Amino acid sequence: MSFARRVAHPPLSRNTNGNTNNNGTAGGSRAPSRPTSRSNLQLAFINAGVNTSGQAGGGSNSESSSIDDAFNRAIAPASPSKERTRMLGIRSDGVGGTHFKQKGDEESNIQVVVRVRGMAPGEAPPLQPILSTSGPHCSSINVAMETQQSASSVNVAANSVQSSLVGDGGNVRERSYPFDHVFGPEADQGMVYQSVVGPVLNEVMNGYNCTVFAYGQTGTGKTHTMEGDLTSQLGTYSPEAGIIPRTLYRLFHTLELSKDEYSVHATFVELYNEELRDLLSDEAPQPLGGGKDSSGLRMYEDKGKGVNIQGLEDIPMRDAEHGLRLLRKGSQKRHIAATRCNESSSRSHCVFTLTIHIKETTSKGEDVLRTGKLNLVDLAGSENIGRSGAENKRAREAGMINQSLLTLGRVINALVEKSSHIPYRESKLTRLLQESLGGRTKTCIIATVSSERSNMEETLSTLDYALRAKSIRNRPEVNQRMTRAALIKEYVHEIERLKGDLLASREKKWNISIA
Ligand SMILES: Nc1ncnc2c1ncn2[C@@H]1O[C@H](COP(=O)(O)OP(=O)(O)OP(=O)(O)O)[C@@H](O)[C@H]1O
Repeated sequence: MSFARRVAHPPLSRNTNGNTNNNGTAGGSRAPSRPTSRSNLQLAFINAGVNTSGQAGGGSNSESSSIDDAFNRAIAPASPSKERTRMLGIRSDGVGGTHFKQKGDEESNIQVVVRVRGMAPGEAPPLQPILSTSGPHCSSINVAMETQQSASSVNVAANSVQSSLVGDGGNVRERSYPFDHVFGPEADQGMVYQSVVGPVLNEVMNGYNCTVFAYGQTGTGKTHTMEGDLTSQLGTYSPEAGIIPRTLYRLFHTLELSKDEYSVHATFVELYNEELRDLLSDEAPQPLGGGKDSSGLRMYEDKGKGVNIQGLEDIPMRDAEHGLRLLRKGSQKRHIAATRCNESSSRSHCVFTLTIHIKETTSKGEDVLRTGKLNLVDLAGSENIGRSGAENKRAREAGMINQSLLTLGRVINALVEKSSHIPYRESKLTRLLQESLGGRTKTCIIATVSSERSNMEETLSTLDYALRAKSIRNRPEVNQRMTRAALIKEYVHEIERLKGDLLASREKKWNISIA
């Protein structure tokens, strides 16, 4: 999955040992103009003397200094404030989306972990719990449920969940669910972050695209796991903060400690009733047609580079605190409603994406950019409409949610069965997750389950779903480092594409007005 819709240049930051000024301008004395109707990139090219008809060196400077300047500008300046530009600059889809295999990039199963919902402060324990823990760190959890005619039980250990169904005749049907890790209800937010995202973040900084997504029944703690408490306390995240805020703080902490120059951008998009919405945009959605959603966003397949969203704001981040503010702002705009199962139930799927560029110098002294991307996905919950009490609008939402999750299930099945056709195109959700399921991304699924007896059916269904997903094989590939020459070529190509788009839309308007 990639959300190519770039936008501003990544702000280049440097640690205190570096020479970069506070603007983030790398070694250059000219700060770039803030974009108005033109993109940062065009301005960078014009300022650097690169004409946008495709020739570098169109100004009075020598060609090499123009290119140097363009390169520095492209990775350097960025006001931390929101900047909306056309899809230019270093794209979010991993520097043009070119990947390559490096040693150790073997095909591998996606990781699947299970989290059993814990109790919120002041919340009464489940009336009829089917789970009980055997140790403080959830190395083993036993689940037992008596039914009228039969007994069934589920055992949850550190890395497996077992269920046994005792039939009327006393026959025991056992099913074992091996997972990469199981978090019992006592597992706190820090434990989940450490085990799941700690290693993933290193991969991202090494230039891979990674995805972590939460899947499960409504009310089982997906948003709690991914976002949790989004307030900041004493300059850091709250103890109840989930994966995304913790990732922001850990990421910036690590980057600041390194000697490298870097930039971090974020996008935040929701998929509500099969319509995309930019959660970081201040613009009101408008009906546009032409395959675009009311927000003006358009999902398209960039050949060999994955699925991109055109029109998405890609915001340069100053620091973790700034990132947390963006996250809060986007999160507040998300479609949420009270249902019988969850008083703040997310009615949309949403994806928060961090794109990280790190500048490195090769042994030949050439500057290149290493790019990694982390998609953090909070899916809407699967919902039994009868039990959630959803009616009218809520029921339609739930229908759409269930429909897209069903398609996700079909994609998972097709991948596991190695079908020749994978129905990614049947829903926007599966298109969004295309690179993460069976693609070049390193992926981890967090399946959330409830320990309530009344949710047994959904719990077992989630476990089945997650177990199937565990057999999916991805082929992770590192994003290609980009040299300045390649970067310039990419920009020129992008400008040509945008010119074509502009011409086509002018011609369309002209044809409409004379018709
Ligand atoms: N591990 C946990 N510990 C404490 N409270 C939790 C935990 N998991 C979830 N909760 C609480 O349960 C409630 C529902 O959780 P949440 O909204 O995260 O569920 P969800 O799976 O995202 O649901 P939906 O699909 O309806 O959006 C929230 O009040 C949340 O704080």
